[in-house]
Amino acid sequence: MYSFAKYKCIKAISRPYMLRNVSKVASEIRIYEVGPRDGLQNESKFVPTDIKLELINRLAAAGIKDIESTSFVSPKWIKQMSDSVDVMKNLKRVPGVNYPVPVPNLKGYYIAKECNVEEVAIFPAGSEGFSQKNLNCSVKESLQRFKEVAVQAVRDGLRVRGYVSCVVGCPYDGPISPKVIAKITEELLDMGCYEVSLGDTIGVGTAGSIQRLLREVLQVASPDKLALHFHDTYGQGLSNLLAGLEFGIKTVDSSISGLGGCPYARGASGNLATEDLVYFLYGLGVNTNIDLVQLIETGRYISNFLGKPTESKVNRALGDRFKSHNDIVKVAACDVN
Ligand SMILES: CC(C)(COP(=O)([O-])OP(=O)([O-])OC[C@H]1O[C@@H](n2cnc3c(N)ncnc32)[C@H](O)[C@@H]1OP(=O)([O-])[O-])[C@@H](O)C(=O)NCCC(=O)NCCSC(=O)C[C@@](C)(O)CC(=O)[O-]
Repeated sequence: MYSFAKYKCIKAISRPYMLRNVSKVASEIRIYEVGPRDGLQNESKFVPTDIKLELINRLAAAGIKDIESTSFVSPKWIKQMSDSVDVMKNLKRVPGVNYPVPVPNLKGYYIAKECNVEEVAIFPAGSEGFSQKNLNCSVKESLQRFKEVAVQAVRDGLRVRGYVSCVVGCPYDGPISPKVIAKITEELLDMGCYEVSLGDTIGVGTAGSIQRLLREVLQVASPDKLALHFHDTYGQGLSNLLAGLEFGIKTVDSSISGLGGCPYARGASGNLATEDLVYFLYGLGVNTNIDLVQLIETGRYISNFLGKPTESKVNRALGDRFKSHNDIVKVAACDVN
């Protein structure tokens, strides 16, 4: 478990966090949906391929343009993703929708390429402990492996996205220095990643630690090269997000119904829920072109299948009260009119 004992002291934050300035939030935010991959990978009950395909189709129908659909990892490590070939081969691809997939090595890359993927993601960790558990190698070895993937993918004309996991804290090593994350981010961009998603894998970040992280990472990457990937374990997802958006970052990862978690990060809860994110953005006056009613129905579809309540507060709160997307947007936007 994440050890607070590793903090020698809690330093006073010299610059208090200001939530009032939302003027730097971009007018358009790209939502990168990770539900079918990050959301499902931790589910113990195997989700049949046709349910996964239906979920992806519903997300696309709701207006999501980037849907991380599966991953080409070792089935010995993550059984839930063992049908990745079937998922990608049977996907009804909607024009204008991107269906990226994470790959841990060249083996996964070549299988994914056979399935005509257009974008792959590589995912080193910010900590040694998590790298060993998640990838069975050191951070340095993983970067070498991922570089081989990135170089080959760029050569083949595919887009490559980078992730860094455990950007604030690691379940095995404790707090992580922002300088370490900046260094890995820089390496991923140098390898050819078009953007790097900063993953607070166990959700220990706060607006303050995210600010400190971004001040460091923005020394090596411009805001348009970064994405934010928050798990909501401590209920800090949306405040962390606002902290990040104020730096001008325009891409946010989220998961339908708040599904998610990593098998190698025990205790980590789901990702920031896509329904909560879309509602939040409408409240800021950011139009996402995503239909919240369809999104809410999609969240219920997958939660019902999994037999558990949705983790999205917006989904729970709005429930059946609103039949029209515009009605929901009016509720979300009441504070800006
Ligand atoms: C990296 C490895 C492969 C090393 O695993 P390993 O056991 O060291 O690898 P290996 O090369 O020794 O191979 C072992 C066996 O797996 C096979 N294998 C090997 N690779 C593949 C592949 N790609 N596809 C299919 N099969 C594969 C390989 O062929 C072999 O099969 P055998 O010869 O024994 O029959 C493994 O540790 C792995 O797959 N790890 C991925 C774990 C994972 O998916 N974690 C979750 C994603 S990361 C995450 O969720 C965080 C993120 C990104 O969301 C950000 C955040 O939340 O903050």
